[in-house]
Amino acid sequence: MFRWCKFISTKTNILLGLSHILTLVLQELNLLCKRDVNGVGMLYDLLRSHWLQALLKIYECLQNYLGKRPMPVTLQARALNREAMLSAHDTVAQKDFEPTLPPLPDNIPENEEAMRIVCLVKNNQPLGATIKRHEITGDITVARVINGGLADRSGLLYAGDKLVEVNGVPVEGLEPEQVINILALSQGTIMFKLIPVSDRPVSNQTTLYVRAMADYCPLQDPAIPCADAGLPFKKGEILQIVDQNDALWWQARKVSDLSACAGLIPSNHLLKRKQREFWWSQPFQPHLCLKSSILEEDILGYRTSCLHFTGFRRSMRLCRRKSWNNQQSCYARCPSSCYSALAAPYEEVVRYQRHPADRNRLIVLVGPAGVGVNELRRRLISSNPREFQSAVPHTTRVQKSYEMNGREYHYVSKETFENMVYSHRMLEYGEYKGYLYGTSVDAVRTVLDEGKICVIDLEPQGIQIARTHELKPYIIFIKPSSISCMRQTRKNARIITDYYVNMKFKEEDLQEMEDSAKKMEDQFGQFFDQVIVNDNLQEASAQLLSAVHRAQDEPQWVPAMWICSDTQP
Ligand SMILES: Nc1ncnc2c1ncn2[C@@H]1O[C@H](COP(=O)(O)OP(=O)(O)OP(=O)(O)O)[C@@H](O)[C@H]1O
Repeated sequence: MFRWCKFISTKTNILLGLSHILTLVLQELNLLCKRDVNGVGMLYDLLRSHWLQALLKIYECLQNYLGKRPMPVTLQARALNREAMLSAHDTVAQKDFEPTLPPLPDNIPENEEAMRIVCLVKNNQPLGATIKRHEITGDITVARVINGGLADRSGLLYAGDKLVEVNGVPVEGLEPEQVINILALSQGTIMFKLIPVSDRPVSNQTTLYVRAMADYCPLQDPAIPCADAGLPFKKGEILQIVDQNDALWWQARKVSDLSACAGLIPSNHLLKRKQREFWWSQPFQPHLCLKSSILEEDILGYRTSCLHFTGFRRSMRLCRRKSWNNQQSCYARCPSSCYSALAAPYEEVVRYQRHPADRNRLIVLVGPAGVGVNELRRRLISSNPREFQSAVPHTTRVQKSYEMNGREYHYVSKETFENMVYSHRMLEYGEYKGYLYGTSVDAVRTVLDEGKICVIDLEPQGIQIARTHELKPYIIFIKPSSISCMRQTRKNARIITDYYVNMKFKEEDLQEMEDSAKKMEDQFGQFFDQVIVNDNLQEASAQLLSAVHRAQDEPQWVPAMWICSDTQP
């Protein structure tokens, strides 16, 4: 060893080259190896290794680089990397880094429950979980974890977990409200000590979309387990149901805001019960339209350049109005269907896009008398009679000399008409001056079969009859603007009453229109696919045209039974 050091120290001039030095060292070592000196063999192998050779070469290159211009060192570096990395890997792999744990004590009881510490950081958002007290044991447990909420996203809390401590405070013996108080007062990190639920429910929920058929306000519902976690909704809104594990309280979010955390809504069963109680406490109140009396029938069908527009007949409109006032005909003949619609709190819906080869969807306009339903419909049809058409109504009255069967009306016998009613082929019908008038499914089908878009107006009670797999109606509610606006816009407008053909709007007509519209929305708003406020006539007409095209060309939410089964109504 002494000889080497001396040798090296005398040759430290770097210009001689480290490789050269190494060669000399190896020669020396080779001699020692032959003499079988202890440990020299290993040192000899080490110094002869390729990676050391490569390292020295790089070192030399770098020295040269410092003195001269840069030289490529890639090849040498590659050699170094591969060998060095493998060597480092082997060294690390052979080491044991596991901490040494102390042995378990012998006296642990076999039924000891595993405790878990869960820390959640609460930053101005609710925890997204509700708690309850077990009726028998008195334990405070997690009742539900709200889908998409803080607790759910953490993946650390589950329904059924038993709380032991919250922020170091033992919860045993506390009321749920007291625990909620601790949580409400906590800022930042909340620490739960809990015993995890033993059999965590496996989530096999399928997402369901429904149309709400009733309004719901959690803050006014004393039965909801946690009003703050409730999801308020209005009839007609589309909800995405994400959890139905609880028979009474489901979790849902609105499709208009799918990024929001879910909220609690009453289950189908629960809402049905609530709704039934409400329904029986609210007797049916028909809206009062203009009072009926006798009048000569008159044709109000508009004629433009020899085109006959059907379905605008005055007697038909008056008879419909009478039916609405008297709660006869349509309403009387379908109490069960109207009731069942109101009794079904949620209607399952799916996204439907009409195939271009399919028949057009029926367009149904609904609105209070005088709001402008016929004006808007007439304008739509006149804008393109090849595309839009109304359905020709049926009547039992005698055909007049200037009329043509199938143009103004389909003239049928009373017996035929009644047969059509009994076989559910009438969308709506009524009696006026001893004659029956009605709009039939056949008349609508005739228009649709011609590839046209059929546009009809119905009293709201007729909506349920029209809502079939075959017709797939798109319901547009024509809503009056405010009375003050109508005073301006309806200055020159004329209404049809039973007394006068063209009468100016009186103040009470406007008021009645507003009241009637409100009642229609209250009772049938869930069926409206679109609401158009008829303030400015041009704008309302344009909105109607685009809504009608949207109904045919864009995906819409429709009852699932229209799509899922060909045999369903
Ligand atoms: N936005 C509007 N601005 C001004 N006038 C309007 C507007 N909408 C409708 N009108 C006029 O109001 C009157 C009543 O309209 P329309 O006959 O269409 O009512 P309706 O809803 O069909 O009711 P009914 O079936 O009882 O006649 C018509 O003179 C119509 O031109």
